[in-house]
Amino acid sequence: MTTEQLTSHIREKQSFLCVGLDTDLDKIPRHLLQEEDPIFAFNKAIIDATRDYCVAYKPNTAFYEAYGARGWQSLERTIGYLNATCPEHFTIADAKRGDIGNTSTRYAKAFYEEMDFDALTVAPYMGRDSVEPFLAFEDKFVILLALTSNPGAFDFQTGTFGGEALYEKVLSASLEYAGSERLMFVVGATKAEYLAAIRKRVPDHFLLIPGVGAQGGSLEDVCKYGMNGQVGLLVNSSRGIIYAGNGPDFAERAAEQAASIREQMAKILAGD
Ligand SMILES: O=c1ccn([C@@H]2O[C@H](COP(=O)(O)O)[C@@H](O)[C@H]2O)c(=O)[nH]1
Repeated sequence: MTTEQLTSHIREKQSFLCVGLDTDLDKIPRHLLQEEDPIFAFNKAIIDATRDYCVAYKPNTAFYEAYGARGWQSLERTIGYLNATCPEHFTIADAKRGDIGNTSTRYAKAFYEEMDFDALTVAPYMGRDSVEPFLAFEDKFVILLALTSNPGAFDFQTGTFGGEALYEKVLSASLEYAGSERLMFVVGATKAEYLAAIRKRVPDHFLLIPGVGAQGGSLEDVCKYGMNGQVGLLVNSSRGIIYAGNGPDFAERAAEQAASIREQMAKILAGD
């Protein structure tokens, strides 16, 4: 997928919602536990119910890796289902990878080739040679952690490094990487007050914004400070959507939540 295709999908849907598939066997409705693959059964129902209201899906791989080989199979089934039934949706593996070059290439092969995700979250800590191998995969995106939504973001990311905050250094340095036109950046919705300055540094790149819903970030503030002329945002909500209900109607409850966020987004895009 290209940035232009993602932007035109956002315009068409009037939504820049990313639904997070953080599927936890302790939280899904009990009746699904009888299914052969309860995680996939849950995800399939959520995808079918929410696809009209969102433009992206983001499984966080921790929720799959936690179940070993079975969980990995559920993740493979989920990305297979997404690519087969809604290929226009942008798919993000939230795995926060990054290592020495040859290892990064193997991670990239796993998520971009074996599973065919559009994008992967990557930690920038190991520097240029750990990120560029991901960017070498054509038509695939790297979503680099810049300023994360958690309280611990203030431990290192806002500390200064050569006159800049570390997250600012991540933004400016990574724009020099080969393939940087396929970079996106993670900025937490809980850090919306930083977004205007971040936009000045990266006016054209997409920002993936987790932290609305369960973590308390404000969609209005994120849009006010983080949008660019092309929208340029993917706003993620995981628990707030997928666990909106816990009974037989869980997928309808999730759809209602996703529809309500999409409605707010459509109003914002219309300038209301
Ligand atoms: O800074 C970050 C980076 C990633 N995440 C991930 O996004 C979702 C958020 O889930 P909610 O249930 O909507 O809070 C989850 O997968 C996180 O690991 C983040 O929250 N913040």
